[in-house]
Amino acid sequence: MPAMVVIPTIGRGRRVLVDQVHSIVCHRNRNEEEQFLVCWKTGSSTQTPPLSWHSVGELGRCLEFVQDYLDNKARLLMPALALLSKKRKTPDSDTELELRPSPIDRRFNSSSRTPSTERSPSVWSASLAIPGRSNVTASSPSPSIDVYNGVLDSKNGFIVANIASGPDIPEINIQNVPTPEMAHAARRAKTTIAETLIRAAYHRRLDRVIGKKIFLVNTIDSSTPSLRFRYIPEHVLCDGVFRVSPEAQEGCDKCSPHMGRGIGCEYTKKCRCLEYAAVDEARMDDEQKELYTRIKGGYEATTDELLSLPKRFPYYAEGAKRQRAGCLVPFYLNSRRPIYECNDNCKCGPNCRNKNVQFGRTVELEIFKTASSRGWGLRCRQKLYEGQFIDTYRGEIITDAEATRREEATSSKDKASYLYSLDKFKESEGLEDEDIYVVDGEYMGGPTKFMNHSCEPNCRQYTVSYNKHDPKVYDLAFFACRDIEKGEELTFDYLDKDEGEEMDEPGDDAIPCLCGAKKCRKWLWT
Ligand SMILES: C[S@@+](CC[C@H](N)C(=O)[O-])C[C@H]1O[C@@H](n2cnc3c(N)ncnc32)[C@H](O)[C@@H]1O
Repeated sequence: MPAMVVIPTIGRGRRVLVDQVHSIVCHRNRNEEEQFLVCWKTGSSTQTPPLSWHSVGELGRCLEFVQDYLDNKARLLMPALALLSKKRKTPDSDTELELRPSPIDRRFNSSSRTPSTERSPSVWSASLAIPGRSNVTASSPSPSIDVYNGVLDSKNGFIVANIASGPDIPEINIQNVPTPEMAHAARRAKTTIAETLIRAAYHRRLDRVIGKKIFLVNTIDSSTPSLRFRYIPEHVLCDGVFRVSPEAQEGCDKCSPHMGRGIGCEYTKKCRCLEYAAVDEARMDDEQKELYTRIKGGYEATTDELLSLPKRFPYYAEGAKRQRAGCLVPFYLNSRRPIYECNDNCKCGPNCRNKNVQFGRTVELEIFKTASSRGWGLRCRQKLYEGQFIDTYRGEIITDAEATRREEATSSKDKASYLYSLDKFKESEGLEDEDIYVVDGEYMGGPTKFMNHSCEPNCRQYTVSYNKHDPKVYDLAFFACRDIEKGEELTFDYLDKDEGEEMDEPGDDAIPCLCGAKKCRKWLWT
């Protein structure tokens, strides 16, 4: 009984089903149609996976595989082409490859890493290694590029792939696909329709994001950010990650929406959400100084004692200069002090001046392709004021062990990384490394995923907590650290070095910094 893979299709067209596709191996143009060679999954690793050509229209449900293929095209086709060029010199084989690197070649040569100061480059990229085949190498060319393993047929809305062999079934060794001829043809074949469909799919995804519109602009090349990315409004907690439940969240109970100026919380001494907020030492009297010294010496102060010390609300309240309302006050803006916002259990009401980041982004952003080999970047479509909130960095929250696993699963130092450690309270709470959670923004997150590093940045990232008793899960919020003109790229300092602080000597994994700032430290990280 020959092995068989049944590939369900959807509707009238033979739409391929995402979870049955393993990868795209090659492409070609036939009768003005862009076709891609799909490698299907099999039930077992010993079965030879079937291959079949499909028009790009049929691949609407798995465009991310087409995008993976286009992004990795140069690497996938290179070995086969190299062999072809040795055997048969053609005018456009080796010279064209060496002298004119495609955007894809450039992408592969450009450096990329994580915004976390803690972590090395990471995150697994969709592997295009075909099951049952160790590498894409070309040996004997196939008799024709039309030949593939298996027999594919459309029956009752299914594509049925017989992994069969017999005298009338031409066979090809999957180890040798793409054949040099396939690779050669692919090199010349256009992929414009596929690129257009991928771009349109990404636009549709952006249109579904809640809040102000996010735009996508690319005047540099035909690429689109990865479709393997889901826009999410808040963190997604993965296995082994726990947060203090919202019901157990303590709210402030002495505040009310209508105290004095009607701005919710008005007196720092009443707002219990500020219990652990930073003390404004400059405003302490002698008694407070004495208490504060004792606390720093290890004395466990009561909530009332902690609240008796001078604190500050993080944001300018309504009534301040129009462009300042809601912006961070200098006490927080010019420091790394964590921000404690009020929450749904507070008595201060929905319009409290101490609620901001939790309502999400209110500014229009634009993802754009940078002209300086830094991949995609982010800019704002309106003027921003110093201290204005932009958006949070969010994603899957994973354990430290899972972060390490994901880091180790990627071998390339040139791969962008999106891991960000939630280690703000590590020292103050005596947390061990393995207790720290990590945000992975590669596959899920928000537009801030595209914020690049600058040694002279215009944004800063701040810790924002809505639950003072949860030191492990909180928001990472970006604020403008100076006025930012409309259209200016939004950047932050991945290393957050203080002025004059030295960088380590660059090691093997060092990545050059391309921020172009006058005071550039030359390395993204060392
Ligand atoms: C969080 S991502 C930022 C978005 C990224 N440019 C993209 O296209 O997805 C971090 C990666 O961007 C690139 N990058 C950011 N800032 C850079 C800089 N100043 N110089 C060089 N590469 C940079 C690096 O590849 C880094 O690993």
